[in-house]
Amino acid sequence: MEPILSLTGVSKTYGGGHQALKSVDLDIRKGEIFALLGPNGAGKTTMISIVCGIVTPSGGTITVAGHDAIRDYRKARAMIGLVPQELATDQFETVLATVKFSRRLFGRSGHDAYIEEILRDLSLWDKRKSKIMHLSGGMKRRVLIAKALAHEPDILFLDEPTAGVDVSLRRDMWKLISRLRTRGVTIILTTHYIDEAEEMADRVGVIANGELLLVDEKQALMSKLGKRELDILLVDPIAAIPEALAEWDLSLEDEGNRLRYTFDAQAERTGIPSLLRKLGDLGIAFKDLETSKSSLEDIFVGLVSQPDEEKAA
Ligand SMILES: Nc1ncnc2c1ncn2[C@@H]1O[C@H](COP(=O)(O)OP(=O)(O)OP(=O)(O)O)[C@@H](O)[C@H]1O
Repeated sequence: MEPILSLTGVSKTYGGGHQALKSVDLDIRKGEIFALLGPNGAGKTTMISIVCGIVTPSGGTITVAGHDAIRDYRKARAMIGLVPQELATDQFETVLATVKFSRRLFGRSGHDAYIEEILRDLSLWDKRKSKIMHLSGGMKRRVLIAKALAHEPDILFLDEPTAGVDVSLRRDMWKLISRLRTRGVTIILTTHYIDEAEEMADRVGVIANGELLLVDEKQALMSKLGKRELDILLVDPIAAIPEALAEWDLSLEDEGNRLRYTFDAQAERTGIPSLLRKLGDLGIAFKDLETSKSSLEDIFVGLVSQPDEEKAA
């Protein structure tokens, strides 16, 4: 199936010379929930802003349902709803007026029943006549979501949807996202939180320092995340893994000085005690044990550490 959104070789170098995106290739499937996971400054907002035509890319192409996002900007943009991180709403307008205005911006005529539905979904209906300036921070965020949905977009971008959001809004938001998905809306959200991606997404992309490091099905990612490694440091090196240890997933490292056992951390039994007993039976002595994280966790740990240039700043 043709992707609903496709990025090919998309890069961005800001005026100051900072390369925020380095040749990103990404295809988003129609109807999926895609979580873009990465630390502060990874390039998530830059990527969303490029797709939405707010930031001009330095290179690459973006197509939205076949429309080139730059040449055919209006058609491409009309398919997208964006819930930004920052509040940028006319403070003096009422909730209802601002949401209706957002719909008209995309050339859509009034559809009061639809506007009422999204305002009710977001628990904003009772506040429809309130001026934005009189709303709490949480309510203002709900208005941003209503505005993004006002023109019935096919793709919804949520930039850090749950940052600084209370539990009830988070719950409403997840419910709304599930409902939108059943209607076939494609949802792309950015987040810092692995567990948020785990809860909602069909697929996850990991971005750091402007590079898309991996894209995978959530299930596959989570099972990889669940893997742990135990390194057994031997007193004397061995030439090969003994037959008697075949039932454990072992590899021999460091010129036979290290036995590496890979196991599922979520399993009820890790098999570690029986492995260590078996080593004793075989007369294989060890001097130390080290647990290490799976490669994906290493990626996440690497992600959380700031790029060098930011450290220096
Ligand atoms: N207008 C700009 N001019 C110069 N540099 C910018 C500009 N906007 C963003 N950057 C830089 O580009 C990098 C990527 O920023 P971006 O906002 O895309 O990251 P992010 O992953 O969305 O982070 P956050 O979660 O903090 O929003 C950062 O180093 C940022 O400082």
